[in-house]
Amino acid sequence: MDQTAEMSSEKFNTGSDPFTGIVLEPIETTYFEDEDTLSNNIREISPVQGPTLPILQKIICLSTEIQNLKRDHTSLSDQVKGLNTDSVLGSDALETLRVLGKEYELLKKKYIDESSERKRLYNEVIELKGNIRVFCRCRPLNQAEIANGSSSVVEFGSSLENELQIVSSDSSKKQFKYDHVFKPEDSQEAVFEQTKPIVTSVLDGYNVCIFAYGQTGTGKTFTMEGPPENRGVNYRTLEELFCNSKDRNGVMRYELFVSMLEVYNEKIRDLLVDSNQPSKKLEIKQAAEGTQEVPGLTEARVYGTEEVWELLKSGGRARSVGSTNANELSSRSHCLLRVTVKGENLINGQKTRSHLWLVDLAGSERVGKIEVEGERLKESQFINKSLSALGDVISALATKSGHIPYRNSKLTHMLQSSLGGDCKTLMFVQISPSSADLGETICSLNFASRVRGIESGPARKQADVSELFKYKQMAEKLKHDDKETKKLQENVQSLQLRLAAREHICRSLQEKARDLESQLAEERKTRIKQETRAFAAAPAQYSAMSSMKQQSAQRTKIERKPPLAPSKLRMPLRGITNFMPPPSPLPRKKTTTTTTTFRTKMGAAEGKENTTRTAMAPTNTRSLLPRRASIAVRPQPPTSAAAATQVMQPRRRVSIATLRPEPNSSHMTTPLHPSLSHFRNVNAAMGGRQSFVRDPRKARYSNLFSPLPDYKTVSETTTPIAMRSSSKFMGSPPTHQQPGSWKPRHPTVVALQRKTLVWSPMKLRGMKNIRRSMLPSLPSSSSSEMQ
Ligand SMILES: Nc1ncnc2c1ncn2[C@@H]1O[C@H](COP(=O)(O)OP(=O)(O)OP(=O)(O)O)[C@@H](O)[C@H]1O
Repeated sequence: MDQTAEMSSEKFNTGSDPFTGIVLEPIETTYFEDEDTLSNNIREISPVQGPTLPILQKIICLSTEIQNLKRDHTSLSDQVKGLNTDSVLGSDALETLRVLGKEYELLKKKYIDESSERKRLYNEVIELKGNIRVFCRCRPLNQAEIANGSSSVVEFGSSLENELQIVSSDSSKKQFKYDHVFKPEDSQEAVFEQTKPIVTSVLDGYNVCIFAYGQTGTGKTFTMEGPPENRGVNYRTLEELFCNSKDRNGVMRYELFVSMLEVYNEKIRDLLVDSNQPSKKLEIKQAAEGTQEVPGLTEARVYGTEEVWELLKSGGRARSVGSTNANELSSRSHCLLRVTVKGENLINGQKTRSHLWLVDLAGSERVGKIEVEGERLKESQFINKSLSALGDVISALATKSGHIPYRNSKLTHMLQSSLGGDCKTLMFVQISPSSADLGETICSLNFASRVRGIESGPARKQADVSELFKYKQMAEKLKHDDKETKKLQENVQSLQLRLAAREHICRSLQEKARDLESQLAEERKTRIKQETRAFAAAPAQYSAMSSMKQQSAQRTKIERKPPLAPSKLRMPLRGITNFMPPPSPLPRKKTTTTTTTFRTKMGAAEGKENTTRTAMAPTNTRSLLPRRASIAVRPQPPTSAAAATQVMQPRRRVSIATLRPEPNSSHMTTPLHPSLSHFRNVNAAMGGRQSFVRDPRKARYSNLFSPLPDYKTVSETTTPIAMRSSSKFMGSPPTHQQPGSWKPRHPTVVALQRKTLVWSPMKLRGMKNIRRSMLPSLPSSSSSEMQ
């Protein structure tokens, strides 16, 4: 037995197995922690103790199983050991995982930084109260001053960062408080650290202006430009802008442009233009959006800090400097560096265009103090004038004056949109610690205090003006469209009203028409009855026909149509009807003279079957051509004496009625005007359809549209209208007149006659507005000739 194996024993209960009947003797069973040992021991003791118990057999089986499992485990463990992470994921996936992990860490850090920065800025904005901040920077005493034994008159509070005291010659102290006070030992980094939050606002779309003000030699250029080994705000600002714009790459896209100019003796000079080129005259113009622009000013796109540095250096070299007794290289102009930032939000598409002005002003020295003359004196006068204008603007802003005199100098005019109002302004007031400059220092500090007292409104983001313009245009178009829509709607409404009114009229007209139709129907009925009676009396009337023929022949000699009887005396012409009278009971008799059948006006629709002839007036074969005719038949004259007094006058517009002659009444015969007989002859001569009597107008038209053998002859003499001789031209010359002997009386006719007219249907149509009475009618003889 293995000595190392730990053993534990337990006594089994004695008794017989209920299933097998084997008597179980109390034995001591040993449990081994090591299954191998256990099974071996069991096998070893089994033969000694006789037949193996079932429980032991089970244990043996389980032990074997455990051994097998152990073997499997061992082999699997070996396999697992052989596997490494590379074989599962692949190197690319692992690399990606590593990169993502790093990015995650970076983003987490950025997020935390941004959150804290935003909180700080938020607090700062609240503090700012109008976005004008004033920093005071005091330079150290220079070698000359130390040599002169000048002492420092500036005391700084040990605990407070924003206060300083000026010790006057009488040991009195004057305290000044600004947003931050930089001591002589403060580095450029420290200065920029405080400046950075304002500078970066330009990336958020705010206009920013930072300017350095102070006496000559107090370190304005040092603060703004700085020496190459100790760069100032300008360079650091652009560096920061590039850095920030890169950080915001995924959200914003920025474009940076740099311009550099100086205002020297109230003239603007482009400092980035090549010195070999002639200098352009630059002027400040107000753009449509109200911003100040300098057309023609160089605007260089910059992509990196090195590029910026080169630009700044070249611009600085071009700057006007001169030597004064206060500064060896004194700036004799205001130097302005303008950074234009165009931003586009890649998420919402919002565009911004903002300016950052970094201004190094010329020294605010007193002319007497620096002892200048000549050109320097002139420069100083200009400098002082513009600085005084700046002071006025600041004062006006501080007192919230209605008028801010921005245009009093080029400097203030240029900075108009970046001074006060809705932009962020930072002023560095530069002072000298020297007791020799005490007066100037106090002046500068007072000016700075005034600037700090300005309470401007909240800063406002500057949207890209081109975008604004686009939106404005869209808004205007929308307004215009709205107006048009309103107009159209009004038009539609008025049209609807008119339509409704017309519909109403239409309905009432329809009702009237219905009434008239019913009246007409009534009248027709009555007339049919009358006509039936008239036809019944026809045989008696037939005998009168022969006498009527004679009368008709006599009437042809009548030159003038008898005037119409007074309307009261005239028999009313009955309504037009398509009623066909029944055929005459009398045998049809050939005749060549009767004129009682008229081709009616209504019968203009030739070829239709509604042709009619009066039963009383048989016509020649031509007149029997199928015609549509409307007949108006005079009723039987009343037999009463009163009725007999009525004078039956022939109708002028005979074309629309077939008149039935009254027996024994000369009035009832249709008077045939000589001109009508002329038409008949003409028509016959033309080979046209022959009819007895036609409506003169209709005859005229049929002449117009019939072939004219003597067309040219006609056109040379006069118009066809002039040939008419209808009843309307009762004043026409008589037939016996010689052609050409007739003289028109009307002046218009005279004029028309003088003019040689070319005959054409078109012309005729064009002349339709000319009153026919104004046109001469030719004598029938001439007409016949022409025909
Ligand atoms: N904070 C400072 N630390 C060290 N040196 C300084 C500091 N400020 C100014 N100087 C030094 O003072 C001198 C004058 O500075 P700077 O030319 O910048 O004055 P300025 O105000 O621009 O004068 P000007 O108005 O005549 O142009 C320079 O030599 C500059 O190096």
